[in-house]
Amino acid sequence: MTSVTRPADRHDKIRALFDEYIELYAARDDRLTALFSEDFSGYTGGGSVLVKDRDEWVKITRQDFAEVPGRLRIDMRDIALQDLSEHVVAVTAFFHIHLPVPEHVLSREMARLVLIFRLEGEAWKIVHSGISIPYHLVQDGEVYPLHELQERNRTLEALVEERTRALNEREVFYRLLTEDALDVLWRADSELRITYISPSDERFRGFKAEEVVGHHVFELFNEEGVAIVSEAWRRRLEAEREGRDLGFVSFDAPHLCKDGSVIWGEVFSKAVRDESGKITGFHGITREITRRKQMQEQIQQLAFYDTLTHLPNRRLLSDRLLHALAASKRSGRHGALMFVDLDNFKPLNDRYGHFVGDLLLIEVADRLKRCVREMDTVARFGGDEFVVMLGELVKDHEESIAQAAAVAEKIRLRLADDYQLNAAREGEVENIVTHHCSASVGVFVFLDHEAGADEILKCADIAMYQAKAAGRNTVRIYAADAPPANLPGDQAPGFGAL
Ligand SMILES: Nc1nc2c(ncn2[C@@H]2O[C@H](COP(=O)(O)OP(=O)(O)OP(=O)(O)O)[C@@H](O)[C@H]2O)c(=O)[nH]1
Repeated sequence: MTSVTRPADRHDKIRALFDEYIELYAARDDRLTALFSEDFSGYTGGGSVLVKDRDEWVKITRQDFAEVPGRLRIDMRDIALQDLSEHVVAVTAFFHIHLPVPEHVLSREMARLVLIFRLEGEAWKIVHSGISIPYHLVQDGEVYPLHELQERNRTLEALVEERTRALNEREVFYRLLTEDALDVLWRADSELRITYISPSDERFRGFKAEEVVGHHVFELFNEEGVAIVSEAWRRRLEAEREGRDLGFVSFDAPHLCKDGSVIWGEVFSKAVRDESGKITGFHGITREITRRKQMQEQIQQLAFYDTLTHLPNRRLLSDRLLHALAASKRSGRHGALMFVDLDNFKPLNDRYGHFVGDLLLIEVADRLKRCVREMDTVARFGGDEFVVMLGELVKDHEESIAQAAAVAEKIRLRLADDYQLNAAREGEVENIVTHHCSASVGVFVFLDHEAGADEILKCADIAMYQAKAAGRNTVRIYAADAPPANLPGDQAPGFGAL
């Protein structure tokens, strides 16, 4: 018995059948053939040959499935249903067919499929199929343009092989970069949690990547390093607020190793942003610079410190004096500069040799440092001459002089204590010599002195010569009305061209 349905119900049913047909076709499922009527005709896609026999059509379908095994993807673009009568419905669909072969010609062509369904008894069967694809490349007997596809496949396979080789080479290069190179590549999320770190970190700090990923960036550094990174982070936030993109930010920071040691790394870091410009994370490179850092420190040490006593040298003193003058100008407080020259130092050298003289100079440097505050400067000016600079005294001139005089007196007394020096050469038994020596101290108290650093030094030196003239082991404060210094031109102290 035939049942006639309303057009809407009919269309729903046909649409479902059509979808089932497409699904079975895409899945290369042979059950598809059950949908064809015994009274079937159809045009194959490859040509304009009308097939009038169901069995022949099933054969062609199987040939198609055998030629292109594997699921297809049908990319449906448009579909329309049309009632030809209550029992006959035509479905016209437009779509792209994607074969399971990369870059095939079909995927670029629009296929048109017309299926005509007819109600046969209780079931809707496909009575006609007309597929239309511009199959100009199809060769004899083919359902699909497979020769063309095979040709294309060979070219693609060659291309894939070539690209795979290039990729492998790049992978080796990448491994070299990340594993063999000393540089450490890393990525972190916007909360500064590490999301990737290259294996070279194991060589750098001794940690395996899995021990680091998921941890906060701060855990890479020691306390000093955390402070440096925090400062870089603060600068980054400030720039973000002002709408500036800092690009690559670089800083040197001490990193913590697995064995507890500390090494220095130079970090280059850049923000990663989404399309809206929002920071989604960071990536960067860290390079070990411990050796470079040590050399910089050595150079710094050689340039600014005396090699024997490790006190600041004349150059660093000059710098500190300029700072002290600027500070005095800001605060209105006085500073003091003392010239300390050992008395009768030469005989020690003459009697026991320079080596013992050196020991005395080292001991003098140590005693001087212990006479002043951390913020003050003790420098070796040259030979047996030292300079002590006191900063941040008081605003009152007289009181500042009194303070400086008290420190100078302490220095004089401390340097006059006996020295126990080991005169034994290397390999010899201990030979302690007791030596007594003293120092002459000249003091000048300054307040943002208009005359500048050289003048201050000269005044302190004049006072020191007055102390020598007064019989040595003496402190003299420079007085503005002091008689002109008896210093030959080439003896006048100063920083010269430093
Ligand atoms: N051991 C040692 N001696 C040095 C060094 N630099 C300079 N001297 C010596 O220090 C002495 C300084 O000379 P003076 O200041 O004239 O000697 P002084 O005996 O202290 O004389 P007054 O200052 O007049 O009391 C010289 O003998 C220099 O050779 C050094 O680095 N090591």
